[in-house]
Amino acid sequence: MSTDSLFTETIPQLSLDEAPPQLPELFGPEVASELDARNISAWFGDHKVLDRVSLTMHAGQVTALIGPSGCGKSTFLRILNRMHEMIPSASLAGEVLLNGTDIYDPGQKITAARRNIGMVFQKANPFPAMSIYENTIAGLKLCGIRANRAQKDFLVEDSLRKASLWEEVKDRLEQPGGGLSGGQQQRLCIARSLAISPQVLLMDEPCSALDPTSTRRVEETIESLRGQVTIVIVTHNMQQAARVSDTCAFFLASQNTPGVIVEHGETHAMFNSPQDQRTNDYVNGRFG
Ligand SMILES: Nc1ncnc2c1ncn2[C@@H]1O[C@H](COP(=O)(O)OP(=O)(O)OP(=O)(O)O)[C@@H](O)[C@H]1O
Repeated sequence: MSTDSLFTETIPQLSLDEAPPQLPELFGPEVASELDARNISAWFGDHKVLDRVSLTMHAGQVTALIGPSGCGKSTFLRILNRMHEMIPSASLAGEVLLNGTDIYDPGQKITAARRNIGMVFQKANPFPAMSIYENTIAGLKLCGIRANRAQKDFLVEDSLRKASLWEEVKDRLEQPGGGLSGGQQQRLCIARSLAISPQVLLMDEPCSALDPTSTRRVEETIESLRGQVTIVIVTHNMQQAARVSDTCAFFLASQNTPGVIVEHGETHAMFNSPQDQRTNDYVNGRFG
């Protein structure tokens, strides 16, 4: 069975002669969803890198994952949309509930998890030779969603606006995505993720390769998505975590032990009155 046909079973097809759309026509009403990770353990071969990590990421909120290098933040993030299992030596235990349904349930398709839970990476990865327009809607084809030109036009503008990129590119949509600056490319990747209307957006250090101005634009985009999409962001930048997130989870892997969440909670409290001394030390830059 092709990837396309896997998607077409669950996503309504639109005929090409329908009127220009509102987004609900293409995807159903936009709803942010709760993501609930329960007792997640992860391994690469025999190496256990996460030990029974549980975390609820509330609908429409921004959750920041913080902690020193190597404590398993990116692994945890990849488990949230079934990318971990792409790595040959990787395995995991536990559940990830998207609005109450385990994305790892045998009846659930991996392609549905990827569509509902989008991901933006550390390094922007647009298709370099593909136009800005085609880059933005590249996910439609992968998801088996057919749309006419008017529908695509609507989606391109809507997604680029949400990613705070529309004003900068509206007059050059046919130019290659690879010709944009690094910060613009990252916002193009955010637009591409948003174009298939995910319920959750995972962001793995999305600003680590960006200058301060581009970083601010991405943070503004995150701010504007609050309430519409559930966002989970890995960041090493404590100021960024404090600025953009509602809740925070502090991961730590003590020497030769798998990563755990030491403390999690409302961001303001995590930064101003942490319960654990290790959290206090980390958020104040005393290690990591
Ligand atoms: N593909 C892989 N194969 C084997 N081991 C891996 C792989 N990816 C990560 N690991 C190991 O898993 C552990 C957790 O790595 P992970 O990248 O999740 O941590 P992290 O907290 O995101 O680190 P960083 O902040 O540096 O990105 C580390 O010990 C790492 O070496």
